Amino acid sequence: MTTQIAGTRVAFLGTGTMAEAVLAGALGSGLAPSDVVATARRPERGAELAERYGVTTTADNAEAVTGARVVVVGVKPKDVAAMLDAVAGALEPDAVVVSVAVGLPLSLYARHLPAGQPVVRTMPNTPAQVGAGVTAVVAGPTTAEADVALVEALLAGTGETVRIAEKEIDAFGALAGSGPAYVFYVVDAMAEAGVLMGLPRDVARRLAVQTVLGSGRLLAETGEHPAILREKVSSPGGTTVQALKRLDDGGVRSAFLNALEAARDRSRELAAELG
Ligand SMILES: NC(=O)C1=CN([C@@H]2O[C@H](COP(=O)(O)OP(=O)(O)OC[C@H]3O[C@@H](n4cnc5c(N)ncnc54)[C@H](OP(=O)(O)O)[C@@H]3O)[C@@H](O)[C@H]2O)C=CC1
Ligand SMILES: O=C(O)[C@@H]1CCC=N1
Repeated sequence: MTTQIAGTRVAFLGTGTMAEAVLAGALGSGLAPSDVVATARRPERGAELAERYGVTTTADNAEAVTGARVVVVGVKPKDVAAMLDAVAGALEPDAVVVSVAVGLPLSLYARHLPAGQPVVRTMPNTPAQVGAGVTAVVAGPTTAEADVALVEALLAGTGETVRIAEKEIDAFGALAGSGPAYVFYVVDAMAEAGVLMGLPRDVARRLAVQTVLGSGRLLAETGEHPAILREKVSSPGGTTVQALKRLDDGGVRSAFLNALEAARDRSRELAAELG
């Protein structure tokens, strides 16, 4: 039987960019706003979330977890340990704690939570907000399969989920967690090039966005290797190979490899600093 999220009480602790994206995706797949408590430390942020999603908001994290079956910890990595300490005594024994934090290992959660508290470590990305995310899911060592399935049900409306081993999550975060930022960077650069060539700014941006959207769909829907699709755009002696040569001259491919390794290494550093 497929696990459903409807009817499950969910608390989001620290509802910033990522937690809001997960919240929005989950509401899209049947989570009822009346079953959600989202915390914010600034009253204006709480009011914004209540207005936008119809969820209950509070600044009191311990109050928020009372009665919650799933607890998503959405604060920055440096603030996670203090957040866990603040709510540990108020958690229901069966509450599944969901990590979205980059770097932090499951062992940190085990140290700051009551013995046996179920934990699922995830690595989402911001396209979750529009149901087009991809999230890594790592089960805690003592977390029951039914609890992992419940977290996957929470994430179902945010896009795809992929179960991985914890040792793979730094690379997953470098590619998919941070990935949207690389794509936005490329879109911004392509739009800027359009402006350089005299296109109106809004037109240039629309062209860049639609080109990335269409290319992503073409990749996903055909299942073709990106190199094959690239070749299909690049006519011999044509225009595209000229542009691609300039990207190669600029070391763009190598820069991508270095960039993702740097993100992975920073994730490992955070684990060493905070874990
Ligand atoms: N952004 C992304 O693309 C991704 C982020 N992540 C992970 O998600 C987590 C959050 O990152 P992100 O969403 O970018 O960060 P944000 O700063 O946007 O979100 C953190 C939120 O927590 C709030 N907060 C901090 N302390 C408390 C507290 N004591 N009580 C209630 N609320 C509190 C902050 O409030 P205030 O607004 O007042 O600062 C803020 O709204 C990180 O661990 C990050 O590693 C993972 C994958 C992708
Ligand atoms: O930059 C960060 O630290 C977070 C983690 C993955 C995406 N954003």
